[in-house]
Order: sequence, then C-alpha cells, then structure tokens
Amino acid sequence: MRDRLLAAEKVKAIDWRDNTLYLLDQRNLPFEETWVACDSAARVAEAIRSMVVRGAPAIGISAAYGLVLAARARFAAGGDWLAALEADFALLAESRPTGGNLFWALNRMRERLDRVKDLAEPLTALEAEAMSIHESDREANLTMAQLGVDLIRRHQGNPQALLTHCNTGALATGGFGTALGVIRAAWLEGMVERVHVDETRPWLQGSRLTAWELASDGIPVTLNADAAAAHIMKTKGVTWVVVGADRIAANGDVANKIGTYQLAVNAMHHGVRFMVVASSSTIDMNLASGDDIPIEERDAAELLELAGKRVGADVEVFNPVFDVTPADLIDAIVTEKGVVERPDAAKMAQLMCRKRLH
Ligand SMILES: CSC[C@H]1O[C@H](OP(=O)(O)O)[C@H](O)[C@@H]1O
Repeated sequence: MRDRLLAAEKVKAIDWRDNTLYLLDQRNLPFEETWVACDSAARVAEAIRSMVVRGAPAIGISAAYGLVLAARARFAAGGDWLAALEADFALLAESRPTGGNLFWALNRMRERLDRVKDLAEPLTALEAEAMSIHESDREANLTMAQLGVDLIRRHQGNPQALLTHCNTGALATGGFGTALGVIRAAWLEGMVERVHVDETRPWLQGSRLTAWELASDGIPVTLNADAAAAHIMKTKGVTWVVVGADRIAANGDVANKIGTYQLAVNAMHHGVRFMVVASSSTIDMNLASGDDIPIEERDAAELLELAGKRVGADVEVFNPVFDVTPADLIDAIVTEKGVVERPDAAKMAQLMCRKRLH
C-alpha cells in the first residue's frame, strides 16, 4: 500500500530550497495558487499567524525552517548570536497558541542547536534537523494512513460513507495528510463510497481546501454546512467521522478545529465511530487534560466577513477556532507509533513509550 500512497502524493504546501521557505498561500485556495517566499523568521511567523500556512504539522515544519533562517541571519551578524536567536524562538512560538507541533518542532530545533552551537559551522546541522522534521512528518502520514485503513476495514463492510471536518490533508502537513491521508488511502483500497465534508466555518478549510484536495484526487465528495453534520450521520449511513488534531493531552483529550466536539457528541448519539489521526508530535504529555490546552480566539472579522464582504450585524463576537473533545467520546487515536482504542491516560503513556512503527 505504501507505494500506492506515495504515487498518490500530489499537492504540497511547503517547499524549502535555496535557503528560502516557499509557502503555498492557503488564503487564496482553491481559486488561486500563489506562493509566499519567506526569507526570515519574522516572515514565517507572520505567515503562520495570518494562515498563509495552517494545520498543526505544517505549522511545526514551517517554524523549524523559520528557525534555520533566523540562525543563518544571527550567525552571520556575529556577536552573541545564540542570545539574539532567543527572540526568533519567541516570535515563532507566539505565532499560534494551540497546535502542539509548533512547540514540539521548536524544541527539536533547540535540542539540535544545543548539540551543534559550538561547531565552527552549525548551520548545516540545523538545516538538516528541519528537513528531518519535514521528512519524518511525511513518513508518519504514510504509516498512519495504513493503520487507519486497517482500523476501518476491521469494523464495517465496504464501501463506506465517511465524514470529515476542516482540512487535514497535504495542505496541513508535510505530505499525504493525517485524517485525510486515512480517507485517501481508504479510497485507494476501494473502501469509500463518499466523503462528506463540513465546510468548517468561519475559515472554510473544508469547502476551500479539503473539497479541493479530494476533488483533485477524483474522490466522491459532498460538501455540507457544519450544521448539517448530525442530520447526515442520521440519514446517510456514515460509519466513521475521521478528524485530525492540533494538540492531544496526556489523558487523550483532543483539541481540534471548532465544531469537532459537537461532531463527537453527535457521532456517539448516532452510533458512528470517531477516529482522530495525528502524529505523536501532536501529543503533549505535559498537559494533563484538555482543560490545559490553550484555545486560540481569532479576530471577529473572520466571523463577520466572507471574502471581504460584511455578512454579520455589528454585535459582540466570540470566535474560538478550536475546541476540546474528551477522550471518552473517541473510539481511536491513530498515530505513527500505533493505534490507541478507547484512549485514556494509561494507554497514552504506553503509546508514547513505543518507537515509531516505520
Ligand atoms: C493535520 S491536523 C490540521 C488541523 O489544523 C486545523 O486548524 P487550522 O486550519 O486553524 O490550522 C484543524 O484543526 C485541523 O484538524
């Protein structure tokens, strides 16, 4: 299956070449494919904050390359470049607060920096670390796709109707996708009849990004309003809800795009299985439960406007862009280290002791 998945890789959101980070500007998709060239940590941090690039794994990978850009600039400037680099670490770390991969990637870069900082030429090693973070995410996607397909195959007859939320594909990761990687793999295995995609208000990652990715693959996709998801679970024979994650706490609680929690409640009510797909770099064992995960709130304009046109009345707005799904509503968490069914703190701790499967 791995070769078929590799052959199916098409879209990529991140391109590192000639000491520049090129990011596919996801604000303009699906109608325009434009790229933003980032030559500094500040530019990468702004690209993350403004959602040129989004998706927890893609954010982590971009931040790693942003740190490489910063180290090159600080090292070239001379003096105490390590002290100066702390400002760049901080700038990248504060670009978005919820996704765990961002902090995991910056920690990986800091650990490598500590090992190479006294070399005459430490920059090559830092670049290699960022590229390793990128490639390992791509590999994790392939492993999770295979594990997720095996899970779906074990539970129901095929073909099946699946439902997903937000975007967890090539645009959100370093490669094939997390939840969307499982969905793509299941399609390649002839196990999918249709994929229902929530439009995912207010930023429309579903209607603009996931629908575009799936249609590009020739996968039968039906777009729906977020509010229609429960009705679809009730009437359209959905067997699995398959979603990604931005941060997973030590007890298996999952922070993901706003609307995920209500999907899980409705899935439980309708007997639909609920799968979360995320690499272990999304799991933050320092957070005891989902109550400890910071939830990003974004500008009111993202709710009050559509394509720059005002669509809402002039009232107070509350715009949290993530919510937390408790572990007891989740049937399985699929990672590159393996699958945790009916997650709890003990099972998550056991998972994190495992090595990667591939
Ligand atoms: C591969 S998981 C991507 C994850 O990120 C999305 O959030 P955003 O588009 O705001 O970065 C969403 O929560 C997805 O599940």
